[in-house]
Amino acid sequence: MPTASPAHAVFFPFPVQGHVASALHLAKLLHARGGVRVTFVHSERNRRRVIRSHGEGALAAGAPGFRFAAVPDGLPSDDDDDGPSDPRDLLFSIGACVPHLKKILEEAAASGTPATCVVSDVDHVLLAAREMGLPAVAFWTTSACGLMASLQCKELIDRGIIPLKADAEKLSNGYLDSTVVDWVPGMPADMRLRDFFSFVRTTDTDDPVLAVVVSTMECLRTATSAVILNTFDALEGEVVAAMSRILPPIYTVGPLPQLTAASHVVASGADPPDTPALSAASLCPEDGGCLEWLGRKRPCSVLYVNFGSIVYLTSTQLVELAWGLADSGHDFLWVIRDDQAKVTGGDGPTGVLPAEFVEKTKGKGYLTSWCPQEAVLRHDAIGAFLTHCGWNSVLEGISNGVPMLCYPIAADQQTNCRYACTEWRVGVEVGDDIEREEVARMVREVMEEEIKGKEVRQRATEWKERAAMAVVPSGTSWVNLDRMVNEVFSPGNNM
Ligand SMILES: O=c1ccn([C@@H]2O[C@H](COP(=O)(O)OP(=O)(O)O[C@H]3O[C@H](CO)[C@@H](O)[C@H](O)[C@H]3O)[C@@H](O)[C@H]2O)c(=O)[nH]1
Repeated sequence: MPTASPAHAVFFPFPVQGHVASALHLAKLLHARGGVRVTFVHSERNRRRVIRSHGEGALAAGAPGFRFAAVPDGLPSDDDDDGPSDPRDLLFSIGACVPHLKKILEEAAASGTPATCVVSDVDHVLLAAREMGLPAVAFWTTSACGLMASLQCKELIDRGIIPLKADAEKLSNGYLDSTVVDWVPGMPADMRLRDFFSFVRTTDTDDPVLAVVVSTMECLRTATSAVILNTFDALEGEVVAAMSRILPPIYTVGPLPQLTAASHVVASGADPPDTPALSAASLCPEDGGCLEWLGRKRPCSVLYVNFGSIVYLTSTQLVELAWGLADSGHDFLWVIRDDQAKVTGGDGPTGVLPAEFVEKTKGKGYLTSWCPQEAVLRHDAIGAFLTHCGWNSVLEGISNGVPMLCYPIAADQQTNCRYACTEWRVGVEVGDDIEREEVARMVREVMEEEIKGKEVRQRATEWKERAAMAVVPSGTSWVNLDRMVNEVFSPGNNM
C-alpha cells in the first residue's frame, strides 16, 4: 500500500553489542545520507547500559528525525550490573519485547509519522512487522558466509548430519573435521562441518537454538523484503551472488564504520563529529587510557587481545593465554570484560589472572575491561589482533589491515575463522586448545615479520585497500547504499 509519508525506519536489533553497534551505524547512514527518519529501539536492559556508560544525553534526540526508544524485555534488572546475559536468555526474552514494539509502531502511525518499514535481525520482530502490513527488512549482522552457513541448517538436518547422532566422539573435532559439506553454492567444496556455526555441535533432536535458526532462516527467505549485510563485494561477492538466488534482494553496504565516515567526509568535507546522541554504539564505558598507552609504543609492536561482548573463556584458558602472552615477549593490550572476570571468580581484569603474571608483565601489558576497539585497531602501534572472530571484529581487523590470530568459540565465529585463515589469508588459527607454548609460538609467528607474519600482514594490507575502495563514491558499498535507499527506503516504496 503506497504511502505519501516520509520514509521512517524503525530499528530493533538483537540486543547484544555486536548487533546493536552495527545496526546503529546503518541507522546513522540511512538518516544522514538517505534522509530517512529513524526510530532506534533498544531493549530496556540495553537502554540502562547505554545510560550508565554514556549518560542520559546519549539517548536524547541528537538530530532532527532521529530518536531512540526502549521496550521492556522482561529481564531482571540489576542496578549495578547489566553485563552480558546468556545469549539464549536474550533470544528467548525477545517475545516480551514484541507487543511493546507493536505499540511503538501504532503510536508512530497515530502521531502522523507512520513507520514505513521495520529493520531487524529478530524473526519475531520481522514477522510482527509483516502482520502489521509493513515491509520487514533484515539487517543481518554476521558475514555473508556466516549467513550462508546458517541457511544450510535445514539441509544438514534433512541429510541426517545434524543433530549429531552419537556420543561424545561425534562431537569431537576429529569428526567435525572429517565431515565435508561440499554442496553449498558459493562456498569452497572442502568446507568441513567444523567450519559451520557452533549450533551444529549438538546431539539434541529438540535443540531449541537449532529450531530458532531454522525458523529464522525460513523467515528471511519468505517474509522479508530485503536483506542488508555489513560486508563488501570484493570480500564475499561469490557467496552473496549464490545467496541472491535463495533470498530477497541483498544489499552489501560494509564496512559500515568506514562507509559512515566516508559519507560524512563527502557531505561536509570534514571528519565526522559523532554527536553524543548518535555515538552511543558501545554498551559499555570505554577506557580511553589504552590509546595513550599505545601512543608510547612502537609501530606494529603490540598484540591486541579481545574476545568480543558475549563469549567466555574458562579460568584455565585465561591463565594459559596469560602465560603464552608473557612468554611471547611481545607487548599486549588485553581486554577482559568485567562479566568474564566475574564468572571466572575474579574482580576486574587483573583480579582474574595470577599475581605473578601481572607483576612480570608490568609495562609490557595493558589490561582493561572494555576499550574503543575501532580506534585501537586504527592505531599504528597494533601489530596483530587475537580475536574470537565475531564478524564485527574480523571486519574491523580487515578494514584496518591488522593480521589476526583466530580463536573462534561459538555461533558464526568458526565460519569467519575459516574464511579469514584459508580464503582471505589474513589470519592464523590458534589450535583447538589454548596452551601457553602454542600461544607464545603463534604470537611470535604473526608479530614477527620474517616468519608467517609477513604473508598475513601483506594480505591484510591488500584487504584494507579493497575495503577502502568499497566505500568511495564509486565503490560497491557506496553504490549499493544509494540503490538500497531508492529501492527499499524511499517514501511510498513499500516493497
Ligand atoms: O572492548 C571492546 C570489545 C568490543 N568492542 C566492539 O564490540 C563489537 C563486538 O562485535 P563482534 O566482534 O561481532 O563480537 P560479539 O560481540 O561476540 O558479536 C556477536 O555478534 C556478531 C555479529 O552477529 C557475531 O558475528 C558474533 O559471533 C557474536 O558473538 C565490535 O564492534 C567491537 O569493536 C568494543 O568496542 N570494545
